[in-house]
Amino acid sequence: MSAPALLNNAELRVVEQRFRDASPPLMERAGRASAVLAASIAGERGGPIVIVAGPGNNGGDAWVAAQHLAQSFHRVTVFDVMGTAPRASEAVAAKAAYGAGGGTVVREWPASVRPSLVIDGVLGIGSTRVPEGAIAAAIERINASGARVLALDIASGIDADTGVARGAAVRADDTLTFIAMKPGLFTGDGVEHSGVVHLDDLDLGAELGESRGMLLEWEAVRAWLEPRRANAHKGSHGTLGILGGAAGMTGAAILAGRAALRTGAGKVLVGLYDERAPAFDPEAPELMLRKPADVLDADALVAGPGSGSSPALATAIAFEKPIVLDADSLNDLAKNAAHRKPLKARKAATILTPHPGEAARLLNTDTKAIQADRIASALRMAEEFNAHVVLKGAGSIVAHPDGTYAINTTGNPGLASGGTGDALAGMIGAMLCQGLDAPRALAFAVCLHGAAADACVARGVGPVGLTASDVILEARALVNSEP
Ligand SMILES: NC(=O)C1=CN([C@@H]2O[C@H](COP(=O)(O)OP(=O)(O)OC[C@H]3O[C@@H](n4cnc5c(N)ncnc54)[C@H](OP(=O)(O)O)[C@@H]3O)[C@@H](O)[C@H]2O)[C@@H](O)CC1
Ligand SMILES: Nc1ncnc2c1ncn2[C@@H]1O[C@H](COP(=O)(O)OP(=O)(O)O)[C@@H](O)[C@H]1O
Ligand SMILES: [K+]
Repeated sequence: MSAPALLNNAELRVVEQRFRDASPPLMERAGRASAVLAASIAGERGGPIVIVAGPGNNGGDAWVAAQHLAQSFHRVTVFDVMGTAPRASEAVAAKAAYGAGGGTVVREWPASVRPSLVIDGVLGIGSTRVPEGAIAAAIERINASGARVLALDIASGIDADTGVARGAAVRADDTLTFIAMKPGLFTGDGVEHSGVVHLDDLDLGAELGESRGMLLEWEAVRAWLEPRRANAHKGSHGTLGILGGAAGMTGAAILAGRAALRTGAGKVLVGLYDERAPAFDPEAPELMLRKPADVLDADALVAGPGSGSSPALATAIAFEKPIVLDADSLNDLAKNAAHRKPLKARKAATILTPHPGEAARLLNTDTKAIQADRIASALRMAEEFNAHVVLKGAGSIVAHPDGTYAINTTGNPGLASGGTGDALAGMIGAMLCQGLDAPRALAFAVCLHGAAADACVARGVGPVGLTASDVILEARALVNSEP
């Protein structure tokens, strides 16, 4: 199973140009695919369909869908938001055919219709400004309809490149996206607004070529971790060192350690900065709790969980094998410019795991600016620190110094609780120990961590009250499960 490619607006425009004379035209294909999916959704429930058509080519798709749905005897009402003529000739033809067949067109929200399905064809990937006037009002009406909503290409009002809702934005139950997946469907506000995403590649899939972005889906990623060999021994799966756990924060380092053990690290040494730290972890006595100087005989190092103002960062930078910098080590890196040069010069891989607040400190900006373009922010950190980076939060972005990136599709708001980030850091360390290279170890762990949270929620453990410890145990079950 290969990972779906992500194309941004500029890349899609190139495709659109390449196939502008395609037969049948792309809009005809998109509108027909929309009608097929809409019919299958509406068919489950019966009842009328309201199609909301905007002024651009997204509206064009909606007109083509309306024509096909009406021809197949669905009860259709088109709400023509701006009342202007469609730009594309195939949309003009579809609108005419729909009208000639007696199709209903209204210029106000059809309040008397109780739709079983509303199709959102107001704005697509061409929308570049805050929705206003009749467009904004139409978006609000769609959201207030109470009906199931199918968005065409992307929920209107969501930026296809960044996932940001600029103002009013449709909340879709389903989105049928065309040609390729778009980043904005899967990160930021897009996560909340897209619903279930369906892809119709308009039969171009094989012709799209390489892209800089891809989606992380557990079913594809899980195969990266080789099954255990019958002759494996504890040395086969590496030793992870962890630096953290200053006074009052020992739990953070211990959670990272438990996560690493339970997702497959051979041995885990936890170096705690708290002088009065416990001698062992009664829940995971396999963890070797030591002084920080005594955990460096390891294959990989995680630094930062609860490390406070300790020298964890400097120790990690000097470590000659792969490192994961999390939490306090990231804050230390942001504060002390002297660390940047040696970090960038490291020969072994560096992984950074900032949440948006930490990212803002690393890039000397604010959280709002980070969230306004999560992909660009993650790529900038990857470049500036010569590191593999995960920018955490809904739709985590994994970015690499070579300019490629991925968006994670797993995880849920249950993860928004203290300690889940520590668990993630430990899982990344465990994957490094088990022989995945840094980009794969990072992407695998991010996807696993979210998939474990999803599996917890699927059995009623969370989202409310989901803990990092629940996620860790579920992650163990997942790495051992069959596809
Ligand atoms: N790529 C492809 O190959 C294919 C693309 N296809 C489809 O085309 C879609 C892209 O179409 P698109 O480029 O015409 O732009 P679209 O998203 O309809 O919206 C822009 C329009 O809205 C207007 N508008 C914007 N904001 C506004 C506001 N706040 N308030 C008021 N008006 C506002 C804006 O006006 P402007 O800002 O220019 O004044 C412009 O007129 C794409 O998502 C897919 O569905 C498919 O057919 C398959 C092949
Ligand atoms: N709404 C959400 N949807 C998906 N994942 C989330 C969401 N909120 C938080 N997460 C994930 O939870 C983890 C939180 O990490 P972090 O903020 O470092 O927490 P902590 O410092 O408490 O351990 C990250 O992996 C993040 O991606
Ligand atoms: K739309």
